[in-house]
Amino acid sequence: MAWHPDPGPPLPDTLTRLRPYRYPSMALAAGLLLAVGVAMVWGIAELKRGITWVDHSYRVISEIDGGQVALLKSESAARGYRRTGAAAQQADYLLIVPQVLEHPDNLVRLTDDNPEQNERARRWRDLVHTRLGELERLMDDTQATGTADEAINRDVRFSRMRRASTLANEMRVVERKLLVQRRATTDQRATQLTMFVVLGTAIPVVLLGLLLTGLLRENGRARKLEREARSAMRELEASLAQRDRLSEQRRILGIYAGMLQSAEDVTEAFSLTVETLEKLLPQAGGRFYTLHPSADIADTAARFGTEAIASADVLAPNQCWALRRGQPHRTDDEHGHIKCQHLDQAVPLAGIWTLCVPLIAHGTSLGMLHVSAHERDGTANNDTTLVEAIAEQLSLAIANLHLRETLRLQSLRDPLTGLFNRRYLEENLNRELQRCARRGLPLTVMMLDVDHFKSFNDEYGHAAGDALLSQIGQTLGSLVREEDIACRYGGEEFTVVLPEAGAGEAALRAEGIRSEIGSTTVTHLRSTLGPRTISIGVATFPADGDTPAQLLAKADRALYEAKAQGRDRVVSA
Ligand SMILES: Nc1nc2c(ncn2[C@@H]2O[C@H](COP(=O)(O)OP(=O)(O)OP(=O)(O)O)[C@@H](O)[C@H]2O)c(=O)[nH]1
Repeated sequence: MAWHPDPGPPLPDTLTRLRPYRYPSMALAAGLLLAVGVAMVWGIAELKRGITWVDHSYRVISEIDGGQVALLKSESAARGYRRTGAAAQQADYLLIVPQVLEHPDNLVRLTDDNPEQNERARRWRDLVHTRLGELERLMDDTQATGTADEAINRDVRFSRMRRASTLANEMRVVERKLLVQRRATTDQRATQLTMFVVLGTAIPVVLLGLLLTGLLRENGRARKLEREARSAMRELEASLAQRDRLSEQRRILGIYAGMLQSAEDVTEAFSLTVETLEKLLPQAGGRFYTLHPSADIADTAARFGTEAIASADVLAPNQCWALRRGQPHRTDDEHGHIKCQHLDQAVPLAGIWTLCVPLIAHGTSLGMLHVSAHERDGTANNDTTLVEAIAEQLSLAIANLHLRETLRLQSLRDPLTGLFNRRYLEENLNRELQRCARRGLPLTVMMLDVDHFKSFNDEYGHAAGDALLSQIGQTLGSLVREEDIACRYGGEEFTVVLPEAGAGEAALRAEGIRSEIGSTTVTHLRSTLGPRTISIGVATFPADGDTPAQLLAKADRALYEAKAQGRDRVVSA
């Protein structure tokens, strides 16, 4: 299954359109920010220079104002001294003179950059110096003559003072104009710088904001795609693991089915199934029940794993929903908890998966397979399918084994007498003989023949003869031990093999058989027929031979001898 990542919601139009301009936009934003930085450095330097010029104008104006005030003060002090001759006035005058001289000097120096103003400042300085000289002379005259040239001096003085004042005002006006211009220039530059900085910052901020938004969205989409890819990878891994698990289960089931075909008997079939279930369902446990022929009780035939809930060793079919209904009965958190009576009633079924599957083949109920496990995520359905498949295979195998056993027994038994047939004798006599030979034990073969059976047949009919043979077979079967082999050798002739029985014991047993069969009658067509005597020939290993053929021949010869001696007797070889 190919995985196609979800492309996510489309980007908004603006961001989509901006995508090709991402790197140019970043370069533009960086360039603008750099330009803003450079502009700010340059603009601040320019502002500083402008402020310096504004400050310069203020200083020029201040020097003009200071010079004018100092000149007026000196004038006033000089005039006061001239009128009063007070030494304090003279001292004031002398104190103010340095300032009167300093301001024009400063002004000349400050207006170095402006030739016109500088020229005015120089003229103003000259006027101030001239006026100071006049004032000093006036003060000196006052000390000598008191009122000399006062009227003349007053006119000259006023005229000079007016010129100085006019010049100072002219300079102030010019400087104020310059001040206004410089402030306007500084303001304009500050405004331009502010606008440039605002625009130069805002544009990169907007660009970077858009880029950042796009980047965040793309990051979000990338993270989402990554999450989806991881989740798809996990699903893929889980599905691959599931596929591997299923294919391994199929492989195990295939091997199981193949081996089950070759199972010799039901016990082997159960043991194969136990092994397979323990491989397929290592977490589960359970057991197999087999129904008695009476079908009223089922016994535990085999167990596997560890049961999550205990089940009874023996149960009646009506204690199990599966046996009652003839179909699987499952309980778990999804399918409900209707509990079978053979399960431990004290244990709650919550969190436990149980499954009872009837073993049915060709419409015949053979038993039941019960499984239980603690529930795990998403495994119960698959486990149920597995158990049902195994139960089906096992049912068929058990039915086949039963059929095979029936056929085998039929092929080894004589249908008329129920005894083993001659083929069975030939297959087993040699084996028993070798076993006894290995262990140094004797073995006896008896040949039995019904006396004058032909006349019985002739007298009562062939069917009556069959009935008598059948009855003799049952009697003989009841007289031998489990390890003995009683078979119909052919016609009215029987053979009994007595492993580990010596000649003495065999003679006794033969006598008992002769006596018992010799008194056996049969009811046929409401008439009691018989009894008929029998003659027995006995041969014992090792004295009479050490091969089946030799022993059978010796026994047959002894039988012939018994017949010859008058029948109804036992003759040992
Ligand atoms: N009813 C019946 N008769 C059988 C069966 N097999 C063999 N016989 C008969 O058994 C008789 C055997 O007779 P014989 O072998 O002549 O010997 P006998 O009459 O038993 O006499 P002795 O063996 O000498 O005592 C024959 O008549 C067969 O037909 C059988 O399966 N059923």
